[in-house]
Amino acid sequence: MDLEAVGFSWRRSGGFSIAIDRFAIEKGERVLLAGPSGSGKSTLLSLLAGIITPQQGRIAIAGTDIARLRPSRRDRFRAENIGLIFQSFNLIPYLSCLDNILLPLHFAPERRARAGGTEAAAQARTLLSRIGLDPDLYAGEAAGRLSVGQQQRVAVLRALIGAPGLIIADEPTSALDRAHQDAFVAVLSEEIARMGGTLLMVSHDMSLAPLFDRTVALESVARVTRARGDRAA
Ligand SMILES: Nc1ncnc2c1ncn2[C@@H]1O[C@H](COP(=O)(O)OP(=O)(O)OP(=O)(O)O)[C@@H](O)[C@H]1O
Repeated sequence: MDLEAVGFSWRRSGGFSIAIDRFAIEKGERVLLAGPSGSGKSTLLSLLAGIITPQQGRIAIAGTDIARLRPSRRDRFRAENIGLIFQSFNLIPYLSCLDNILLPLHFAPERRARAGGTEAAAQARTLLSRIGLDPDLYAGEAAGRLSVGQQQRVAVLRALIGAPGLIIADEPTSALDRAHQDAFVAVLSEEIARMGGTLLMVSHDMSLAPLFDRTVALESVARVTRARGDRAA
């Protein structure tokens, strides 16, 4: 993953802009991204995921400049190559855990093939048991009936299914207590290492740093400006 000369401004929000000369993460690295609230961490993650596109610059994921892809190709690229974990999980509450985990595969035939094609459900069940959710109990359970910690683990599996090369996680541990946070990151790291993926995770909690290969402060890679009002965080 490699950003070069990237410039992005939110058009309708007081002129918040972010500029990044260079920010690269090696394949297989696990990186913790830190920075004060409102400093632009989620904006950076959205750029990397191709959810928003920069006005300037290059965002290369696995050698593809996603900033130059047409929207439909970018959506497809994201589905095939990037696993996303959001703070609010975005699970579909009335679907079973299994169906939630398998959801990204509907839009990504290559990822589906990597997940075992028609055997993808078996892979999802194996993943469930590996993260401590007995598939016989939980595969068919509606996601909305799980505890917060369980939902978070299902959200991780949804990001990991079919081994996307890059996992992007935006404060996934914020709803967990200390012991569960460490366990969560340990499971996430272990599964990502197993599939040879790269992890970029945002957290406010610097005590998680030892669980990562390196910590990057947003302000060390990005210049942030606001047109008016409060100063850059
Ligand atoms: N969807 C959006 N539309 C318009 N402006 C936005 C949007 N999301 C973020 N911004 C702007 O970008 C700035 C940076 O927000 P961002 O969410 O990237 O920071 P953050 O570091 O992730 O904050 P936090 O740690 O509180 O989640 C905000 O102050 C806001 O002005």
